[in-house]
Amino acid sequence: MKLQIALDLVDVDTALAMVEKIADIIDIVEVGTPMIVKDGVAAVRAMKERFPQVTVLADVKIADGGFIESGYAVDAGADIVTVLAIASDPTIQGARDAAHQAGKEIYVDMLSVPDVVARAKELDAMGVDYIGVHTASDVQSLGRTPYEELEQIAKVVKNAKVAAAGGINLDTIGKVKALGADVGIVGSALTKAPDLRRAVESYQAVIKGETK
Ligand SMILES: O=C(CO)[C@H](O)[C@H](O)COP(=O)(O)O
Repeated sequence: MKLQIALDLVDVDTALAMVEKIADIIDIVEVGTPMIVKDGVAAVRAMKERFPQVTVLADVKIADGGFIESGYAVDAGADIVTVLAIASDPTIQGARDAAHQAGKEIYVDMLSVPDVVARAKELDAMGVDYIGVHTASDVQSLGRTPYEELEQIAKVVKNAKVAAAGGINLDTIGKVKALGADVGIVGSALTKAPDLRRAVESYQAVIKGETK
């Protein structure tokens, strides 16, 4: 399983300084939606220019205009672009096509999908690269988690890689792997860690089975 750090609620310079500490031990760096809303895809461009060897995900969460918006993200240097599963099929297909034409990948975020199993099957048939369950930060305080949905979609997705996000921490990253995720996404539990490099090392040790 790969480890993705979600860089939310930080400015570009802070994000670059954080990645400087972990570029050699993190698998995927997510330029988070708040940063992109604030600074545009310039935030993605800054990340990729500074760390060309790192896989950069642009969390643009496309809802419409799939081909155009996905194209903006890949032009800025994104290796992976996100689109919402609740968007229309033509939007998702357009976002997929723009990413694939550039040799990049498309990630579909299942945020607020009512029937994740049915939608995951449809998305898998569309040839997307990642399908990720996601408990929104605004509902995590209600006690919601992504684990049950992860378990459900991991059983039915045959082609795409499966991911999970939303409140994942060091106590639960092992469960995310055990439930079948190809990518575990960790935001605030990492970005708020007092020693980011040591924290990423701890997560990677659990993922590699060196510690529990
Ligand atoms: O995409 C996101 C919010 O839309 C976050 O990046 C994702 O939820 C992970 O963050 P956290 O681990 O803090 O929940």
